[in-house]
Amino acid sequence: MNSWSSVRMGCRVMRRMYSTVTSRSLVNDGNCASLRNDSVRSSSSHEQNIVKSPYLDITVPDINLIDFVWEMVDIYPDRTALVCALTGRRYTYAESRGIARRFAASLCRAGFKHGNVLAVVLPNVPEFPLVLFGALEAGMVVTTVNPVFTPEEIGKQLRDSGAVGVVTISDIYSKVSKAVAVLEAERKSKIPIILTPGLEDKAIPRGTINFQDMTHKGIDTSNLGAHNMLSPDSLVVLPYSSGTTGLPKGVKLSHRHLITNCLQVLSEPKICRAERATDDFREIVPALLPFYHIYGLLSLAIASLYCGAKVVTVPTFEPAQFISTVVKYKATALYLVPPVIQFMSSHPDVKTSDFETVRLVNSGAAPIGYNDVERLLEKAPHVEFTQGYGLTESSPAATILEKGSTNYKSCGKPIPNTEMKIVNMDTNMNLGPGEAGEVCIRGPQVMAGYHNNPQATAETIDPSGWLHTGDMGYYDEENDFYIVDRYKELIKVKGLQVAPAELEDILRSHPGVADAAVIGVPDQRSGEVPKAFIVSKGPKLTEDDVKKFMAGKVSRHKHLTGGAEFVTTIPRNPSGKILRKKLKEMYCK
Ligand SMILES: Nc1ncnc2c1ncn2[C@@H]1O[C@H](COP(=O)(O)OP(=O)(O)OP(=O)(O)O)[C@@H](O)[C@H]1O
Ligand SMILES: O=C(O)[C@H]1CSC(c2nc3ccc(O)cc3s2)=N1
Repeated sequence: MNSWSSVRMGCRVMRRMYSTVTSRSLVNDGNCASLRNDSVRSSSSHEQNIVKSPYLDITVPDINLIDFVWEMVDIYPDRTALVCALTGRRYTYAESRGIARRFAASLCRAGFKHGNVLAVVLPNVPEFPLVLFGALEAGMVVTTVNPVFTPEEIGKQLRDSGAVGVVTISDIYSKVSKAVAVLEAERKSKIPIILTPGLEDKAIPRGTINFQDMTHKGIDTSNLGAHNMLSPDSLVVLPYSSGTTGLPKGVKLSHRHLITNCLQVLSEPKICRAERATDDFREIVPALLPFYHIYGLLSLAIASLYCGAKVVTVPTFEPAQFISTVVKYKATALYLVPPVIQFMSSHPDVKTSDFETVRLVNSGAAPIGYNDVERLLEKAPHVEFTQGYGLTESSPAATILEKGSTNYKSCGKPIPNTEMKIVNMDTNMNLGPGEAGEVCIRGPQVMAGYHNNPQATAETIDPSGWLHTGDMGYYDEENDFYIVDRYKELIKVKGLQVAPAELEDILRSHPGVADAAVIGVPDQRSGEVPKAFIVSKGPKLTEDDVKKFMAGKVSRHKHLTGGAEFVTTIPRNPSGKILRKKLKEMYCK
């Protein structure tokens, strides 16, 4: 086993598919409205304890995503926009724009109509954004599907979204075609499958459409309508998220939602952000976060291309390969999730020199350990670290940590045009600083609703426009927000709430612990009690050591009364969220 193998094992889930972060830039165009007062917590109406963004409001232009995202094409047409870290396949800005437009023309010619849903089942290949923007230019809506899904899971999303076409690669064609065949039989109609170039050279299966045939230079684009036919409020993407409860649901996001969130994260000089390209500088951004997830989609496909960055697509997470990609391409901005940051900060083979060109690291999607940030900055002291918080339902960003802040436990303050509050779920009262309750978000980036599910929409967005996140959190006197845990994960010990994330953070601070997860297990006396699963660094650690360590740090009801069990790996989803249901299935039979 080489020295990367332990990381490989630990990052097994992540390796399945993934991506990283984006960049931001300076876009305040002088249209800014009023300066907001960061210490005021009451809204213009009668509600108390509303935390407004401390930043200048941004003005969102009344345009569509196509005109927005390709702004750099005319300035730097010959710069590389997209390059595949694995195959070296690359496209300049001018080529990208041309291919996307010809794809749009071919889609229209093939009979796809405005508002039709196209399912994109792709890992991070450079064609992903071209497919996305081409489909949008044709007036279609894209539902992004996790390419590691099984045929059944793919089928569910195709069915629920009403997709009438699918884009994939030959590498995963056999499972995608299984899902499509089932749906074709149900609907008694054909669902075309389009194949983009993939990860390996494979023959194009019969009966499919070749992306290259739809995008070559001979394709006539005169059938495309003017862009202003695309209304900024029409839907563009339908990513799936399970939200606070229940099954995955399609989240309806429009041109305006995505442009707004992009400008929110790029406009404010007080938050660490990517820069827009100039003659002397441009961001170089490895796209490791999956494009199918809104964090990757917004930060890597939209904000980075809007900035004129070079986006280096990374289709799977292989630790050593990822580091060599960062070094080889001289990456400047890394958009990551906590497990990747943890690996980069702790693995001895990741060196200070590997970060030489990196100036920005953003963490999002799941809680990051304070120790991991400290260790990262010990290794790379020149790096600006920042953390964001958001949800698919908020396009996704709602908060970002301020530039220069060392308050790494916090995910920062509301971004421009965003209000937040903490609500007591029993009394529905807004809470003040230091009091934990449900995090609520209001702003122009909040989704239009769930697809075909008015009930779930009404349960999530209240009549005053507040998005109820299902996350437990609080803010401090500085209006910095902290995410404690998700309500659906909380353990109820004698009726008291215990947040697994708090105990996991403590366990991971033990020098003998490589990784940890906590779940609630049934208990006769207390109803439920916390139980820990530990991946230890060496053989010396015992269950008793772990229990005593915890008992020395937290109040009685949070002790590991359910025990501590040693395991080889903690099941996680690609963004680092612990798969507690899976953990229970694996170990609590
Ligand atoms: N900086 C952060 N710190 C802690 N938690 C975060 C942070 N950023 C995001 N999250 C968590 O991620 C959630 C949003 O994730 P996402 O929109 O991907 O949906 P999801 O509910 O995880 O989807 P699914 O359950 O389908 O995987 C938030 O509600 C929050 O719990
Ligand atoms: O989807 C999420 O879970 C989150 C959590 S944080 C987040 C984002 N953070 C940034 C930071 C910069 C940027 O350009 C885009 C995003 S999306 N998305």
